[in-house]
Formats: sequence, C-alpha cells, structure tokens
Amino acid sequence: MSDLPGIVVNGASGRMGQMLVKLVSESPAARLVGVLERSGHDWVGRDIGEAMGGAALGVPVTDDPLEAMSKAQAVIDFTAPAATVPLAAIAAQARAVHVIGTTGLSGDDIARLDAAARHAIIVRAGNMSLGVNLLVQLTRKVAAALDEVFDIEIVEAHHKHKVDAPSGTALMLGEAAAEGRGVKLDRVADRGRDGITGARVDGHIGFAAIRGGDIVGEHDVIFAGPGERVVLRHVATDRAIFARGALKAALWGIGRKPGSYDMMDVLGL
Ligand SMILES: NC(=O)C1=CN([C@@H]2O[C@H](COP(=O)(O)OP(=O)(O)OC[C@H]3O[C@@H](n4cnc5c(N)ncnc54)[C@H](OP(=O)(O)O)[C@@H]3O)[C@@H](O)[C@H]2O)C=CC1
Ligand SMILES: O=C(O)C1=N[C@H](C(=O)O)C[C@H](O)C1
Repeated sequence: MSDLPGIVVNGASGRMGQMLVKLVSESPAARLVGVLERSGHDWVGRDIGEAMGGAALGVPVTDDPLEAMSKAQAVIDFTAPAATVPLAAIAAQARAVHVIGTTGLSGDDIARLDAAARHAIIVRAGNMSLGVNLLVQLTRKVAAALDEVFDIEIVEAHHKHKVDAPSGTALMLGEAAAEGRGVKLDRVADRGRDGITGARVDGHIGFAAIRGGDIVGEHDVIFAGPGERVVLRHVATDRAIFARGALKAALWGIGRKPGSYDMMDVLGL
C-alpha cells in the first residue's frame, strides 16, 4: 500500500469532478482513495474509471462521505452549496483537509464554513488557477493606483450550464478592486442592470455575466477613465488549471492548523 496522501473527490460525475479524478489518479504525488456522488446517482456502486468510460481504477463510487474519507487526508469538492456546506462538518470529523472550489455560496453558507473551520482545515477559492490569483493581486494594485474617475467594470463569460452569477472569480476580483479602493464591495456593487437604471454612480463596481456554449471561463476587469482604459484579462481554455490548483491546495493543507485558507496562502502570493 502506497503511503502517498489519500484524496477523495466529491461530485465525481461533474465536469470538475471527472477532471479531478483523472488528475489525482494519474498524479505521482497523491492517490485516489474515494469518490463521492449524491445518493440515488446511477454511478453509486460502480468503479469510477469505468463509469467515466475508461479502464477500472479500483475505486467504487459511494454516497457515504465517512466511508469515502476513512483512508483520506483530503477531500476536493467542486459541487454545489447544498453539498459543500454539510460536507465541511464531516471532513472535520474525518480530520481531512476540505478543498472547496464550489461557487454561488451565500453569506450564510460562508458563515457556516467559517464556523466549521474552527475545527477543520478549509482551503476555499472561487478560482484555483495561478493566473486568476495573480490577476486578483494585479486588480488590487491597479484599483489602489487609479482614483474614482476610473469606473471599474467586471465582465465574465462562462459555459451555458453554469448556474451562478456573478462567477466566484468575478466576486474575488470585485473584492480585490474594492479593497484596493478601501471600500466594502457590498456597498458599491452594481449587479445586473436593466431598464432605466440612471447614470452610473462614481465609485461603483459593476458586474456583467455572459453565458453560452462551452466557454471555460473568461474575466475582464475594466478600468474606464476619461480618454483611456486599462483592461486586465484572464482566459481559461482548459479546466485542468483549476484541478491542478485544487490538488496543490489539498497537498499544501495536510498537517496545517484548523482554519480558513485560500489560494493566496497556497501559492504564497
Ligand atoms: N474554484 C474554481 O477554480 C472552480 C470552481 N468551479 C465551481 O465548481 C462547481 C462545480 O462545477 P462543475 O463541475 O462545472 O459542475 P457540474 O454541474 O458539472 O458538477 C457538479 C457536481 O456536483 C454534484 N452536486 C450538485 N448538487 C449536489 C447536491 N445538492 N448534493 C450532492 N451533489 C451535488 C453533481 O451531482 P449531480 O450530477 O447528481 O447533480 C455533480 O457531480 C461550481 O460551483 C463551479 O462554479 C468550477 C470550476 C473552477
Ligand atoms: O462554473 C465554472 O465553470 C467556473 N466557475 C468558477 C467561477 O465561478 O468563477 C471558476 C471558473 O471561472 C469556472
């Protein structure tokens, strides 16, 4: 039996779940020890490799989180708030690092995750890619350097199946822009304009979302001033960037003190 860190993937049939199963099962630094799906899913009880249409991986899909985590040091979770929030308490009980990529979490969900982090090691980010986390840092710097004469607008584009808006990444970028300006995002965010909205309010941070086709994820932070514009952009073309970041976070989290961490901590940015 290998002594590589054991990783569980939650939401194994999802777009990110399948990407993670592939990455972890092929990784020289970790081993796949469990895969979770919700009760009633037709993959439960099947070998995950075969369910994904490939060779058997020797790991059956289960709907029992404690069983899945019995041999694990970490669980990677890109699912939905209704699955992620309860899993935090179970991961704490199993003493497993909980890496959370799930977006669309409400303020109440985040409060519950923060409460779980008193006993659990939670690494959570709306985007686990290196490029986006660098873009977050750049956004904070540019927002601090440019005054309110530059209007900040965040435009994001994703595939047609995405259920939440603005994206988790857009919200991270908005938080960074607000921090750079020394304001609270919830006081200045304009989320969704329609009809006679009135002129733009100076100092506000606007959000716009495009949904279509198979767009993996694109984010522009626009600083629009009189006579010039600065545009910071990230374009994701492969979901593997998120999966790689999540596995890095899982390995980084093992042995840390309980608490809430993010990708800035993992990447040392
Ligand atoms: N932080 C980051 O870097 C990234 C975050 N994401 C986020 O990850 C999440 C998943 O994205 P994606 O893989 O595209 O989504 P999918 O819809 O492809 O997959 C979601 C998975 O979660 C499961 N799931 C959904 N709701 C529940 C529930 N209530 N209980 C148990 N399981 C549930 C689904 O199971 P079922 O099929 O049975 O519904 C499915 O396996 C989203 O929130 C997305 O925004 C995505 C990419 C990068
Ligand atoms: O749902 C997605 O696909 C993605 N979600 C994340 C987000 O909400 O920002 C990250 C990435 O953009 C892909």
